[in-house]
Amino acid sequence: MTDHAGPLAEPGTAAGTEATTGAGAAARPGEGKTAGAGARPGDDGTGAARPATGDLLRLLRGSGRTVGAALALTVAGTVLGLFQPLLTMRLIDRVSADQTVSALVAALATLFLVQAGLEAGGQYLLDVTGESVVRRLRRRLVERLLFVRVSELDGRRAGDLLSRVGTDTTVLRDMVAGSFVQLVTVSVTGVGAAGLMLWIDWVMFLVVAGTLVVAAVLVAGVMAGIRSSTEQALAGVGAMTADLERALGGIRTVRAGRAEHREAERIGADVDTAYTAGVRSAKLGSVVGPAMEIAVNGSFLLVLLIGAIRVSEGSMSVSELVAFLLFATYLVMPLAGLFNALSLIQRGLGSLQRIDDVLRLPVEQDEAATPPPLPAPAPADGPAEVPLLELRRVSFAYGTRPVLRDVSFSVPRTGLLAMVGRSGAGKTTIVSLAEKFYEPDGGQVLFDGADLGGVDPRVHRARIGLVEQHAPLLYGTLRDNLVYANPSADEREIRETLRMVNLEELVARLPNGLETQVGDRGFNLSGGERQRVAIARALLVRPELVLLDEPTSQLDPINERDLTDVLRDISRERALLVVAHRMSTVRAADRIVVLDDGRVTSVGSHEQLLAEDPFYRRLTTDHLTRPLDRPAADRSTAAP
Ligand SMILES: Nc1ncnc2c1ncn2[C@@H]1O[C@H](COP(=O)(O)OP(=O)(O)OP(=O)(O)O)[C@@H](O)[C@H]1O
Repeated sequence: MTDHAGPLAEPGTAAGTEATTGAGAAARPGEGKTAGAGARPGDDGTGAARPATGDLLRLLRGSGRTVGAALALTVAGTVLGLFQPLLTMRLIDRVSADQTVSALVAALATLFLVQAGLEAGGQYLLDVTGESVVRRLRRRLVERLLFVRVSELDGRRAGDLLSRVGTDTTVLRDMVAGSFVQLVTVSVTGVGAAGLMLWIDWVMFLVVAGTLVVAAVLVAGVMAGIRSSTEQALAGVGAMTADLERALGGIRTVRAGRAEHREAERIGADVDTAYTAGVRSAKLGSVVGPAMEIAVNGSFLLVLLIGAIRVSEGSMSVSELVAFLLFATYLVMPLAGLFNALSLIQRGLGSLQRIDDVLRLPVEQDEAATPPPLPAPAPADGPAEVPLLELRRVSFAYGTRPVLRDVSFSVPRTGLLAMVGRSGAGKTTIVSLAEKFYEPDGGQVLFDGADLGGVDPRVHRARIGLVEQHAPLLYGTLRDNLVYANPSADEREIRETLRMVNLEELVARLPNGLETQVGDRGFNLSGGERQRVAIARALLVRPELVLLDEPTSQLDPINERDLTDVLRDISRERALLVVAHRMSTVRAADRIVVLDDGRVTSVGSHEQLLAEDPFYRRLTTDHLTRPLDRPAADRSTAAP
């Protein structure tokens, strides 16, 4: 067995958790990235050992008793099977000697029935074990994926990860359920039959063994090929799932672009990859058929030939020859099962590799750690001279591409600070650094005077409310969505927040009020409503700082005015850092940070910047959206 800490490595072991709390919990993007869907599995760049057969046994951890019982039943059934030729030999002798055989026939029939019952019981228990293995792995994968560092997910395709949780775990289930019983049966039958054949006639046994060795060498030669074909087939399925997921996610754009055929063609190519690999595996597998025939037919013919000579010479009885032939069948026939088991194991190793890749992805912190409690509401009560958030000479790159350079500014404990800049200037990246999704390459991000480098990200995030640009709705009802980050929020808090973000009217309009299902499976909210739900969700955490990434799309004038009022209200009590795309937000801001190509070019009030900064003037004219009720001609004049 290798020292590979496989998929069942518990959280907290080397492979289970790479970073615990605090420092290093967020990561540099690109760090420790593993192969994507299209890459050769195993080339994950982590230097991790490929899973070995021993690692498959670890899958059974936690199911020891069931596996033990299954093995006991299977071994008992197989051993009973070995008595059948001996009883048959007796039967023939008795028939030849004109003796009664009814008791022997009854014993044989009972043996058959008991053997079948034992083997069925063993198989059932192994099926149950297979299901438990899948369950355990899926739960671990789901947990792992939800804790993986944001930077690690950046370069991966969601569909491929889904495929690993869905398809690859199923392959392992089939392996557990299908291969272990075969291996046990073949081993027990093989050893038992070989021993009894040796006892009956060792020369003839050597003949049978010789043909088996020839077949085994052929089979062993194709096994490695079958494993790599399986890995390619599974990678194809992963790519297919990823592409299909993306296409279905953007189905309106696909339809509008009349790209159905092109998408079908491209996704079909992934299907073809899986097909080609499957066919390759089938080709290799087909070598095994003739090898089996050589082994079965060849050994039979040889045994018959040599046996006939021995019987005619009188050195062997007919009953001994029949028993020997039956044992030879028991030894040779299960070879097909053995091949099947070995190919299932090879497939299992391929899947284990892909699952292991995911379980090795670095997580932010120990999955087992309970989330820290929300801090008591304490907005804006720190020493006023210490800013709530401060960036000191921060630089940052995605991979090798620099995005922020020497960025410094601070966010006071109350008030609205807007960040403006052209698309791609690095505004959202600053929000990600403030949330500790990434660590800066240089400089420091400080929150409440403390460097974020040494702070548990979950403790830190409990003090912040985040409103993402696309303001996603999550699973469940409107209430579930509102209290998502603070499930203990009480009714009064919820009502107050709804009033603050002007959502009371929406709640009154919904068929079941707060209990209405929203999102994918329910009531679809408009962009403006979704954003206000997201703001309410962020506020219910009672955050000291609200980070808000404004949508770039235009809001209608009423929504826009509402939102500006909401932002003003929020900023009276706490710090609000907004990535601003709207003219009305920058006008409402107390201070504005201007970013250009990853650098802060100026900081000041709207009026100040309009007067002093030509870049800001251009920005307000060309890049910020204005209320729809303003005439287009207005945009040409710089000063609003
Ligand atoms: N996860 C990522 N991996 C690699 N590059 C990224 C990633 N996220 C953003 N970038 C790149 O970094 C640069 C800054 O992106 P960022 O999203 O911070 O800009 P922005 O100012 O918020 O833009 P916008 O106003 O269009 O939202 C962009 O060029 C973007 O392409």
